[in-house]
Amino acid sequence: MSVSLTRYLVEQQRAKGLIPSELRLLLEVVARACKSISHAVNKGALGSELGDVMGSAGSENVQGEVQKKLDIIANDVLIEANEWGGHLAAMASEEMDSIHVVPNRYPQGEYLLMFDPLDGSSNIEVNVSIGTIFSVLKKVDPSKGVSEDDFLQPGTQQVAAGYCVYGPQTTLVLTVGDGVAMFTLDREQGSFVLTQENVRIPADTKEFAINMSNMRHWDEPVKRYIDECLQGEEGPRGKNFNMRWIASMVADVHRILTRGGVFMYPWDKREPGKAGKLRLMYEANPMSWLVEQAGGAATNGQQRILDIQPTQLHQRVSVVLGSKNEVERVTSYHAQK
Ligand SMILES: O=P(O)(O)OC[C@H]1O[C@](O)(COP(=O)(O)O)[C@@H](O)[C@@H]1O
Ligand SMILES: [Mg+2]
Ligand SMILES: [Mg+2]
Repeated sequence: MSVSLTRYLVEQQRAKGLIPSELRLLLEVVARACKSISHAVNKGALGSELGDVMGSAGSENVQGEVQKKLDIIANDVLIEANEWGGHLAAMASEEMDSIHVVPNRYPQGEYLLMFDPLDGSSNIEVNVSIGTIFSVLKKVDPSKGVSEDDFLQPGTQQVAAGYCVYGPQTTLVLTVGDGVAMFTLDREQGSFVLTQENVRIPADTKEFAINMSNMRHWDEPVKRYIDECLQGEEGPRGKNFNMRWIASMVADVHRILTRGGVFMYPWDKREPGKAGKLRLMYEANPMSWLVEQAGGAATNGQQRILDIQPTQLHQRVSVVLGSKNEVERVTSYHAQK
């Protein structure tokens, strides 16, 4: 008998006392929002009740990136769905400069939701997998009003993390601290159905993912690691490696959760003042917790990403994650630098 997302979460709540009902209800609201976004993505240029999702919105976000229409549509869907749900104090998003406090006309909850509403924006128009990434924290002091400082907690404080990938299938991947589970959207039933539990990432792999076109800008430890992979069985690694790069973090990480591999978006000299391209709070932290919960590892080259103390809502970080032994090797090369 198929197990729906709701049933899975209820069992986590009842059988294991892992998640309070408030958090379960919040995750169900996020899943419903992802279902609407998936529907719009699936319709593509045909347009949907969410409007025309293709092309640029012509505006810029706090990162200085030109926003796509779908970045904004997905952001609005998540805000609207979660605002009145009654489980949140506030939200933060890649597409919003500052936090969005839930208006007083709605019941206030004690959870904080952060999201990358549409990940892999450069792939929207070319029909390649994209997704939504989310992370949930709790307010530091429930008795006080909410502020941006409440969000600046290390990734170890997450109470839930996940992503939804909009590809040939729409798949929701989730952890509440008891391993990683995957749910596939059954479009006929209109609900997410459990398709895999206790996801495990193999410790070793022969597959790396990095944007090779940035090689000349990389730091020595990254160059050394990739060089050795490219030398294959004739080189110090004694085995051949394959390369993949989808340029949608959700899709690259989904592949790694499915069959292993190492994903890297390291610091590089193009913008030396930036720690990396990807964002700590709503890309790296949720993905790192999922990877660790599946037996993998995630560092910024120097330290465990989940231990990083955030100082800004939109801060960036260098990312090395996936199969444990490869992540440890890359990290050790940084230590030897
Ligand atoms: O275009 P590049 O340099 O390969 O970067 C691709 C990376 O940028 C991202 O698209 C950034 O995320 P957004 O699309 O949410 O801005 C990641 O999904 C992906 O891993
Ligand atoms: Mg992203
Ligand atoms: Mg995005």
